[in-house]
Amino acid sequence: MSSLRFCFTSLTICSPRTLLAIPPQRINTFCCCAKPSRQNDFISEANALQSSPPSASPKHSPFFGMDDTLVSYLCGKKKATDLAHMVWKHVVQKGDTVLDATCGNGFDTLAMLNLVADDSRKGYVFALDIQKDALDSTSILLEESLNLDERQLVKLVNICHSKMEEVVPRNALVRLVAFNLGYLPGGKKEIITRPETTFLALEAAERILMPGGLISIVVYVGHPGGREELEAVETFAARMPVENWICCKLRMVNRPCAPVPIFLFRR
Ligand SMILES: C[S@@+](CC[C@H](N)C(=O)[O-])C[C@H]1O[C@@H](n2cnc3c(N)ncnc32)[C@H](O)[C@@H]1O
Repeated sequence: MSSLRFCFTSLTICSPRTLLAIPPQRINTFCCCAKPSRQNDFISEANALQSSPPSASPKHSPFFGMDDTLVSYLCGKKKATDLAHMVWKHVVQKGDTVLDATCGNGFDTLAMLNLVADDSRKGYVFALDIQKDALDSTSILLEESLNLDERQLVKLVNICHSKMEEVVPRNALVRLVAFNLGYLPGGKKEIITRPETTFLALEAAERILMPGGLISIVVYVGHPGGREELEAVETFAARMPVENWICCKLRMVNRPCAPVPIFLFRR
């Protein structure tokens, strides 16, 4: 990782107490701005001052084995959506139930289906979008890419993601809820995800997610309303109890318009 240090500018030095005023989920991003040696001191001191979050051996953490993935994203070799797909791969298992909260052109839905489908036919993908055009586009991609049996493992639903609980059976254990926010590429740019409904959808996702599951969000900040939506997602993530959730945001400090991947792991 040392070769990556050039990515981080030495911007902000603050005391551990100031760090404590920041929600724990934001400390990682924040500390990317500090010089590494001081950064470590601050993190240790801040950790000592606050009650320690439950620790797990690295092998049992959702980050185990993801070093290369993170490095290729930080070096610019992978996009935010590629990173999200790679993180899903570490969490999702064959036979799982997962939900694509913004299916758009279907690339995420297809990636999810490939993760959950096997001969057991237990895996299932719910894919939601408010635009009929998006569902049609997803449907075409799935028809081109999957066989008939695999296509039956995907349910496309024309509904707002804040209502996902109307779609998923009450007793279903959902391993992944994924959001790829913003507008439909190639579609109408005025139809975008909105902070209010995104927030409600995140609350619904929190309710349906199983322990060991993941809420994955890619937030776009380059269009009007994008930054407000990022704030809404951060507000949601920041209040997640540290005992039950590991929440992180990967923001490139010197690329302010780059999409922001945010991962909320339920312990
Ligand atoms: C960036 S695109 C998604 C890209 C998609 N995941 C893919 O792989 O192609 C965002 C999508 O969110 C949809 N959307 C906007 N508001 C929504 C809402 N409240 N509920 C569900 N989908 C919504 C848009 O119609 C658009 O298709």
